[in-house]
Formats: sequence, C-alpha cells, structure tokens
Amino acid sequence: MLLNLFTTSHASWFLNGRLPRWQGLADYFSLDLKNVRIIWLLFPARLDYSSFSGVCPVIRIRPNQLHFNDPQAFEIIYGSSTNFTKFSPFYNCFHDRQSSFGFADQPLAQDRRDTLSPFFSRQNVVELETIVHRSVDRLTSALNAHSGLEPRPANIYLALSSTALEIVTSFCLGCPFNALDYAEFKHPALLALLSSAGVYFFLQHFPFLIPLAFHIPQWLQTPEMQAVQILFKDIEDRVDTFLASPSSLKDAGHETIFHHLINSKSDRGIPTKRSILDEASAMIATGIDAISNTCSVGIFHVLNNPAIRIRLIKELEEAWPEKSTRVGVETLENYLTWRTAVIKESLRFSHGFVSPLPRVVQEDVVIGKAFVPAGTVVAMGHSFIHNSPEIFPDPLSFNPDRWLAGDKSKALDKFLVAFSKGPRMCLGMNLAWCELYLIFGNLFRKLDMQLYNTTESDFDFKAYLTPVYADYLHILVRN
Ligand code: HEM
Repeated sequence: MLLNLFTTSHASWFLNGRLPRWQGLADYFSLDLKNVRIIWLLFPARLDYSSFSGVCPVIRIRPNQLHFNDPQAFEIIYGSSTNFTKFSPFYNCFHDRQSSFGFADQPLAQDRRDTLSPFFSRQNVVELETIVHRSVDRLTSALNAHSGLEPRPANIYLALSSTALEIVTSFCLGCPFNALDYAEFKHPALLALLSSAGVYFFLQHFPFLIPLAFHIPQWLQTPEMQAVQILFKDIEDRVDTFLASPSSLKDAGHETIFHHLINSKSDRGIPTKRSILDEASAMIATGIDAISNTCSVGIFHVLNNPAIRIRLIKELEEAWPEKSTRVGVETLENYLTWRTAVIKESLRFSHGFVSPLPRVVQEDVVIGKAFVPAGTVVAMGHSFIHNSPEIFPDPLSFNPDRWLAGDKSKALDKFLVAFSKGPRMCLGMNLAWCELYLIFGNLFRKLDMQLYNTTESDFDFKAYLTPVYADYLHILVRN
C-alpha cells in the first residue's frame, strides 16, 4: 500500500531529485526510504509486485542503493557469474559475521562453502536421512495426539518450526534440541527465535545497538531469551570439547558441520572458535523459517483446495501403499510428480527469503538497461520474479499444474528462485528438499487434516528476511 502510494507518478514528482547525487545515480527514479523509515519500521510492507509494475524496472531507494524489477537483472545480481559481494550493513545484524551466511568477503565465503559443501551434498543428505525421518515421525505423532473424539486444534506452524529446529540441531550440529516435546509446540527458545525477526531489522537501522542486543544481562532477560542462551551454551560446550580433543569427534554418532570445520583441509587452517559458533548460529538462523513457511503455505493451499488435496493423497497412496512403513526421500522424489509440483508451488508462494538481498557492485556494470557504477548496492526481491504475471500467469493463484506442462514447465524451473542462485545460493538446499519431501509426504499420507479458523488473509506477511505471517496456521486432525 505504502509502496503503491510512493510509486505513482505524483510520488515520482515529489521524490525525484531529493536524494543527493551519488556517482551518477541521480537520474534514477528515487524512493528515499530513509524518509519513510519510521513508517517502514512500524508497518513492514508486503513487497507487492504491482507496486513496481508499470512504473519502472529500477528504483533508487537510498543515495547509493538500487532495487530492480527485471528477471535479467536478477541473473546478473545473483547468477553464477556474479562477483558482487554481500552488503555487510544489511547482514551484520544477524550476528554471525564469520559464517557461510555472514561472510561478505567472497574468497572467505567460498572457502567456507568448499569446506561445508560435502556435508550438504545430496549423497550425504540421503545417507543421513534417518535423522530427518526421526523428527518427522515425532511431528506426525505429536499432531496425531491432537486427534480423538474431540480433536484439539493444533498450531501446525509452531509444530513445523519445532520440527525444523530439531532437524537442524540434530542433523547439522549433532545435539538434538527436542522442541517437539514441548506442550503445544511452544518451547520458549523457539518462541524467542521466531519473535526475533523484527528485532534484526530494527538493528539494521540502529547498528550501534547490536552489541547491546546480544549481551543483555541475565537479570534483564525474559525466560525465552534464557532458553536461547541455554541452547547456545550447549552448542558452545560441545565445540569446546571438540576443539580441546578433536579425536572426540569420532564419538559423535554421525558427521556434523563440526567434523568438516575442525578437520578442514583449507589453506586457511581450522576456523576459530568464534567462527565455528557463528556457523552453528547461521545454521539455526537459516534452517527454520523457510522450511516452516513453505510447509505452512503448502499445507494451507492443499487443505483449502479439495481437487489438489484428492490428487495428492491418491498419488501418495499409490506410491506408498503401506503407510506404517517408512518411505525414503529418493522414492518420494522419483514417483510423486504431483507432490513435487505442490512443493515447487509452495516454494514459489512463500518465496524463501522475501527481503531483497543486497549486493555490492565491484566494477561499473550495466544491469538490464541501467548503468550502475562500482560501489552501488543493488538488490531484487524474489517475490518480483515469483509474482510476475509474464513468467507465472495468474501468479496469485496456487496452481501446481503450472509445473507439469512438459518443456514449458522445465523452462520455469530457472525462475523458481526461493533458494536464490549463484555463489551465495542456499547451502542447505538438499537438506531442505529432503525435509520438504518427508514432511509433505508423511503428513498427507498419515494424517487426515482439515483447516481450523485459518483463511488466506492469515498469510499476509511482514517482509522481514523471510515472510512473517500475521497469524498462524491451525488444523484439526481426525482419526
Ligand atoms: C525451504 C527452505 C530453505 C529456503 C527457501 C532457503 C533459502 C535460502 C536463500 C534464499 C539463501 C540466500 C541468502 C542470501 O543471499 O543472503 C540461503 C542461504 C543459506 N541457507 Fe538456505 N534456505 C532453506 C533452508 C535451509 C536449510 C535447511 C539450511 C541448513 C541448515 C540452510 C542453510 C543456508 C546457508 C548456510 C546459507 C548461506 C549461504 C551463503 O551465503 O553462501 N538453508 N537459503
């Protein structure tokens, strides 16, 4: 709404030229977000494609920052041949600067990626998939416990977030955090992690508060904050043990990121303790929200659309006749085309990360038709691709069939950018797909779910790093 207001031609007249000249960017259409920063903070806007459409493909939002709405620009900014770097002032607030996610310096980021890629390879994920199965089985049982003669509504968004937290802590860190055991999926640490989305964005605008925010004295901490501290203290103790005695890694049950970091063959040597802890923190930060959002959005649309639901359940029953057995991710992947289409559509609808991810241009370049001088910060939100009517006709309708139209659909795959692209694309993508397959498969094969007091408007979101929905998805589980 706010963006719509400011992107009309009147707004153009009002705002153009008010930003100081900055190395040749003065001619671009300007939207000085600094001037609306307070409003933006109080009411984070939904990034709506229509806000930009028909206005212009590039908008200057700060003296040295451009936002694009052009699929070609997306490829140049994030694609495989980019040498643009992450813009630190945006990422520093997440307090994991020395991690795969947080490194702005590209050689450091690449080095960390080389170290961790074997752990996140498809082969390794398939080998360790029983870890994911264990949590998905626990999720199914916990939801089943809500059924009975008088079923109790379950907050499935919190249930999915608890599952994603369990998986990331057990799979990546080897110290399972049993969030699913908590009543109504309300583990205090989980609630604190979920409610921190807005705090990070606040800190981006007031970076001098970052050290304070991460070192609040214990007597000022809420029980939720203390629960997060306990989680990270456990991780730190584990890292201390491994660093003091690397041979203890072999007693860890299965490989984790710590094995790859502490046994790193990198010329840069073993990462510091700070960097290992930042990496663990980055895993938790990146591994929860996008999973629970994708599943929540998908489950809502399937339950809200009987035709999609019937087709999904029929396909699952045919590929998986005996539901009490475990079916592996490779079977689910190979034989369930409709379900894959449902997941792709859920990823498109939930966008992965929704905040435009800023990159710094290293040398003068032309992006789309725009000349962009070195040092400029450029970005483009995933939603501008996912909601483009030219790429995805009728983009606001949940239509898995769009992914099943032969060659035409294959060509669409490159526009599914929920995991981003190029050198900084999602490192955990194989793990994410494994989680999505097993969660969608098990829930729809084993549970008879229906929506409870949840409508499409509950999926209006605040555009933080990932979308944050206004209310949560509730379901009833029938016997
Ligand atoms: C549906 C699920 C997921 C989606 C849609 C998703 C999406 C993304 C996106 C868009 C980025 C790029 C961020 C940026 O450019 O700043 C990213 C980065 C990352 N993701 Fe994921 N992610 C998902 C799940 C996971 C999981 C389960 C993990 C592992 C626990 C993970 C680990 C990472 C890491 C480490 C990075 C940083 C990579 C880098 O900057 O080089 N993600 N993810």
